[in-house]
Amino acid sequence: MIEKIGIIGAGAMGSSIAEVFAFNGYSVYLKDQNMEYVNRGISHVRKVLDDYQSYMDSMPDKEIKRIERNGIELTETQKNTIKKNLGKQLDIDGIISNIHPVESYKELSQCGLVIEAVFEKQEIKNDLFRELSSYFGENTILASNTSSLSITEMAANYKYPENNIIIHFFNPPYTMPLVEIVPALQTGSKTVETAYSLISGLRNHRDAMVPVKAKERSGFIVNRILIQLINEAIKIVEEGIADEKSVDIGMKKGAGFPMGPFELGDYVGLDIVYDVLKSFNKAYGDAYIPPERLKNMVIAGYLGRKTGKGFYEYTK
Ligand SMILES: NC(=O)c1ccc[n+]([C@@H]2O[C@H](COP(=O)([O-])OP(=O)(O)OC[C@H]3O[C@@H](n4cnc5c(N)ncnc54)[C@H](O)[C@@H]3O)[C@@H](O)[C@H]2O)c1
Repeated sequence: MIEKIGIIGAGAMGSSIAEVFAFNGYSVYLKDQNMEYVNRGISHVRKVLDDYQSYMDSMPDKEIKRIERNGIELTETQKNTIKKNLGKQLDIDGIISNIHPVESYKELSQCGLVIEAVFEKQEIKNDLFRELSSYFGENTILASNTSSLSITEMAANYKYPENNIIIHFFNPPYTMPLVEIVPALQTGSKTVETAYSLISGLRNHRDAMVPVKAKERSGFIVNRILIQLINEAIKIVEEGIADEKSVDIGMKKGAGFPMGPFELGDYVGLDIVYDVLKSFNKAYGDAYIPPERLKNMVIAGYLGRKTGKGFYEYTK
């Protein structure tokens, strides 16, 4: 049974994946290029947990107001019962203490699963897998959180390629329950089943985590569809059929989406949407050609929320 999890890369995804495992009681060993980055990742985990606690602190009052809006007058005892049952206190220090900052790959060799979440560059990941071959034994699964790169190529650089797999979390993992499990050509069935059952046993802040298996093809399941949705939405505006706001309202109110395609594009980052479209264009053909407008927005630095301007404007 896997009890220790290694995470390499303490950026946006690595630190959030560390949070999910620590939240579920695993011992997590977190590594980045230096200790400053690891500590920044752990500070991010604390902020995520503080935000979650604030959200939970607000729950009892919201529930009391909801009941009272329905015309029911609650007694003080009933209100206190609601506060007691809904006002859950997290052991934030306890969760953080499950995360151990590490300086060397050797300290990760004790882990049953190591997930890399370093920069999205094939050569960087290939080099990392090659380097890790001399640290990990045959009992360690080495997974990648890549959204678009070849795990088969990474595995070709690793000593135990049957232990390599993509475990693709969504951003942010503490609220998004889906995890795509994608084997390399070389991946053993034991690795697939271990990854699948490990993820099935996790909870995030909202829900049970849900693994789905997919084959190694650009975008797997979700991103292949979502990116095309954004692409199609831009075309609808370019053709003068509707404006951004109307498209977003349409998809939220008519299709039940939590975010419209333009809101989603701004959230993900338009540079990322553009890069992914270009790679899907290579893999799947003309349907994924990035629109001129998107290209120009990227050149102009209108990248969405992170730059304060994308399809919409944001105050920082
Ligand atoms: N951001 C997303 O929405 C998202 C969603 C799913 C998957 N992913 C994937 O997750 C991975 C990480 O993405 P991110 O958004 O967290 O990136 P990020 O830039 O926020 O973090 C990457 C981290 O990796 C560290 N790093 C780089 N090379 C390293 C090395 N050799 N050893 C140790 N640490 C190293 C960096 O210092 C940085 O802290 C990528 O493969 C990306 O495709 C990202």
